[in-house]
Amino acid sequence: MHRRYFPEDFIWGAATASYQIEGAYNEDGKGESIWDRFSHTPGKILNGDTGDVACDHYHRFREDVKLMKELGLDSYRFSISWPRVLPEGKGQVNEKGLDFYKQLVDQLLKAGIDPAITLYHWDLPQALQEKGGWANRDTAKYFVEYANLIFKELGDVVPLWITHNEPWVVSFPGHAFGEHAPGIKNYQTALQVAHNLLLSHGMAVQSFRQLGLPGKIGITLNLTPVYPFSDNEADQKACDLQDAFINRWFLDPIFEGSYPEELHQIYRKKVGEFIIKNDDLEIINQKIDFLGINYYLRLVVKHNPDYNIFGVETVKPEGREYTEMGWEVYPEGLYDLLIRLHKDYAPEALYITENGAAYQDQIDADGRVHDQKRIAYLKAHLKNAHRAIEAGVPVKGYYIWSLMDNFEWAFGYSKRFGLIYINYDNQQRILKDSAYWYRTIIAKNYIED
Ligand SMILES: OC[C@@H]1[C@@H](O)[C@H](O)[C@@H](O)c2[nH]c(CCc3ccccc3)c[n+]21
Repeated sequence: MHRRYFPEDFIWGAATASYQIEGAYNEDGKGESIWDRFSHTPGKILNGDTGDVACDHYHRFREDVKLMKELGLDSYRFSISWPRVLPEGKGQVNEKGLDFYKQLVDQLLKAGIDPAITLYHWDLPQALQEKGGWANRDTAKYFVEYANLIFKELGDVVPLWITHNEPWVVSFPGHAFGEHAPGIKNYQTALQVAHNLLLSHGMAVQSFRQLGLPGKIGITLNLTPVYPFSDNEADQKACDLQDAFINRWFLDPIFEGSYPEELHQIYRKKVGEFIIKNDDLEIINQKIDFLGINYYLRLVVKHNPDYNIFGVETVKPEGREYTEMGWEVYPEGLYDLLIRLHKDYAPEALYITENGAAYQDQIDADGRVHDQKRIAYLKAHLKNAHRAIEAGVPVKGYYIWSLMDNFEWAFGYSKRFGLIYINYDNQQRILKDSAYWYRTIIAKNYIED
């Protein structure tokens, strides 16, 4: 068996997000979020599930940090619920909410685990949504005020900061397709939201620099390599458009200070304008210390003039494996993506801030969860991350999505991504076989293939 050793200082982590695990949705002064509002709206979430209780992490965080320590994690990526610390989104601070995060960080540091904080993982204060939410440019300003509050409270002990999680998902599923909170279906609004999110990212990075904090700051994007169904020109063109739609629309402003011109023209013609102010792109194009990548799948596309405004249809290749989300298992796509990012954008450092899979997990007669498919998925992706590192790509760490089963947005609790199984009837935590497997990988710092 060939041993693939990872760099000595490689960071082994796991990730979660506030709305998906915390619960206590209206406790200790927390304000309403747009996901509280969305999940309480009939018909939005499978089985009428909500994040009201979720994994009850708000009350059980000490037990959960003990489990992270048992796994030997180097780092734990989590997000802060903006309305838990600023119930109205701005102004009055909720000290009990802030205190929760200070205690969580304190428990992590005591356990020898580096906190990695995502400032925004989709749970906008509802009070700000009432003022237009991310479609309102002022929200960028309120985001920086919120970020500064957290920077000042935790900036000297937290080494890794992520401004936003997946602005593409916030923009399009949230404001064009209506599948995510706030459930808007307006493409032009989605483009303005994408821009204001990027602007808020750049402004927060500037503020982080001005505070002279010791940590590193970046952004996490869902990046999906796109492949043409055939090598005919129309399919290749469709592939380039889909790549611009998902990947370059965010990568180009952040790393080059400009939007992809061809796609911008299509949007001007078929969707309409969105407001860009004079030095916005200069602000967005702030140097970042790392790029966070959420990788799950690839897309295969073909040209179909009737399909959507791009004339691009995604296809499902035959004979491939798919996860419970219907996403193709394509580990080579992680290698291809990392090589492309290194070549085209050359980020100073890269973290895989999410990678994982939902499979049908159940507790067997022996009380264990034998999630062999998840182990195979994770191992195959780690192998490809390792190939990229050997090719010179500066991948510094890997965070599994997710530490524990949790609220999977519109799918509710029906999809399980965790290394730790959650029994929602009694909040019992059960380490799946993949958790024990990951513990040995972390301990040995190599995989065998
Ligand atoms: O779906 C699993 C996880 C979510 O639970 C996380 O909150 C979120 O950060 C997250 N993003 C993705 C990728 C979403 C995506 C799929 C396909 C195409 C574009 C984006 C998968 N996940």
